[in-house]
Amino acid sequence: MRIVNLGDTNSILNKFVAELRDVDIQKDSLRFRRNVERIGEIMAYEISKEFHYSTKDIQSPLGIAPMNTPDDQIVISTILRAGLPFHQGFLRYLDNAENAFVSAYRKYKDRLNFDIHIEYIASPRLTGKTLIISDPMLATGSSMELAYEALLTKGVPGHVHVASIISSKQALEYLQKKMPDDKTTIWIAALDNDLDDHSYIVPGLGDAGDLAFGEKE
Ligand SMILES: O=P(O)(O)OC[C@H]1O[C@H](OP(=O)(O)OP(=O)(O)O)[C@H](O)[C@@H]1O
Ligand SMILES: O=c1cc[nH]c(=O)[nH]1
Ligand SMILES: [Mg+2]
Repeated sequence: MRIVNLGDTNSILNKFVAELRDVDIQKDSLRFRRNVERIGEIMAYEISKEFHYSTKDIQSPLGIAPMNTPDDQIVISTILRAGLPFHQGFLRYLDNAENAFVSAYRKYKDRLNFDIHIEYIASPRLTGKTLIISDPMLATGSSMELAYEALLTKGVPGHVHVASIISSKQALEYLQKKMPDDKTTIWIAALDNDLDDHSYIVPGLGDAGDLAFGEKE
């Protein structure tokens, strides 16, 4: 399985991730959502380099230009709710993509222990298509694993791109065991070493869903 950490290369992406993490700047929820979107836009561009291209003759007003454009049938999927602005960023660049949505939430048994529950899925048929599963945070990796399994009920994609902003080392190790080696690429913008007692990424950024949309009951 290929893992690409776009944060390893110095670019403006790192400033957007730094602003998501910054305890003062992240309080501005409009800026938080917009930074998540912008990272989705950058990742869409980077992932597009892996698509399959063929040359088409494009008629301009003055002549014919041979242009290499992608042929993949792309499906962008995301995990509610923190994934919504990330998804929007991908959709801004991948104009004709189909879309899928999965819900996943942590149901706490007590203060520290929880199960992940999937209750909602809306997806087109995925057989043979290029599937992007976007979620800004990979902490334990369980939400991604279960969302991926739920999406597989809609067909087996040709290739899966898992796109995340901050991943823990634990999540990457976990997903490498759970997803097909030869048909999965994981794209991240930052890799963090630790999880705390509540399985939050450290240093991470806190709760991405709450920062984007407000606290829930
Ligand atoms: O890798 P995991 O341990 O499964 O944790 C990561 C999940 O946590 C966040 O969602 P959250 O459960 O906070 O839901 P929300 O988006 O509604 O806030 C995030 O968007 C992932 O879906
Ligand atoms: O660090 C984490 C873990 C789960 N969900 C988040 O939003 N952040
Ligand atoms: Mg959350």
